[in-house]
Amino acid sequence: MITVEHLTKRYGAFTAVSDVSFTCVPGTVTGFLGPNGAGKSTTMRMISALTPPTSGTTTVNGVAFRDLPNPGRHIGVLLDASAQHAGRSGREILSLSAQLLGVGQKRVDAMLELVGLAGAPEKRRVGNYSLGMRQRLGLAHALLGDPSVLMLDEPANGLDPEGIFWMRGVLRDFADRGGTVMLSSHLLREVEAVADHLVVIGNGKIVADGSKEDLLHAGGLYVRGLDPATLEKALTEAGLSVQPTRDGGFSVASDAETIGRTALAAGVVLLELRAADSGGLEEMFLRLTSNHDTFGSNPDSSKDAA
Ligand SMILES: Nc1ncnc2c1ncn2[C@@H]1O[C@H](COP(=O)(O)OP(=O)(O)OP(=O)(O)O)[C@@H](O)[C@H]1O
Repeated sequence: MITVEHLTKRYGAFTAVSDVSFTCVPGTVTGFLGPNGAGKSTTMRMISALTPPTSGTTTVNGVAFRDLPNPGRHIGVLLDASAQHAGRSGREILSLSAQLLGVGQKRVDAMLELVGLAGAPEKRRVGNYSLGMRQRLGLAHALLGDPSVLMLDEPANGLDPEGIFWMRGVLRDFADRGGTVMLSSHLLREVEAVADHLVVIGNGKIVADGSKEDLLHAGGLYVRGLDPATLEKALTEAGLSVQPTRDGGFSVASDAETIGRTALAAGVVLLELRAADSGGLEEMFLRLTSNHDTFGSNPDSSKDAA
């Protein structure tokens, strides 16, 4: 479990993270979404005690990170896959950490196997690894202490489509066995397939927080009829909120029965009536974040003010 309460980080006059609160609960994958510069990494650095907050608190399984005895046994963290010593081999890096964590070499073997680096790749220097291989090593490193919580910053960076699919499987499996997963991304599609809970951040502020289902539902239903103009008129006259989509259909904030009956009464043949698909979530994501400038241009500040 990760709990974040009223977390704020200021650099001089610039507010990178502003009064952020959310929780990531066991058995779920939380996607932490936001455009570049939204404050995702800063939040994760505060959760893992790498950056001190200006105000607010964070806990992992109810305990502040810095008070955790042997934190790697509770939370596996992957913030920067390239932060490992470039001159050491993948196996050496995991073996050294295993000693610190107090786990045996068998765990190192198992993690190398899990992430597909067992054999020749484990003996190569990390400086010669591709970014995708570093992400795999970073995941092995995060899992090494057999933690109950995983926190990963943009773990899909550098992975090929097969690697992304594989990573999703590992994270889903971890959560299905009762673990807590928090992963960040600036791409909705990347987390949509694996997350059950979404927290969206824009310009340091939380702009949406809910189950993926609820946020999808917030996109309403999608309806398309043979006579779009008559359909739109009927739905609007029924007092429903109707948003035209690019393909001649409409997003409607209502239930299927109401929309179906309204169309029937207007004599419009329906061609489609279904939950708005992820396009609705994508539009919501773009809409939610579009008003929030990226790269640190707070209206009241400049990031250079640190
Ligand atoms: N040490 C620092 N001093 C000043 N500003 C900083 C510092 N660290 C981060 N920032 C600023 O805080 C804002 C949030 O940065 P952060 O790295 O948390 O964003 P992010 O959501 O992780 O973005 P990305 O997807 O690009 O990694 C940015 O505007 C960044 O420039």
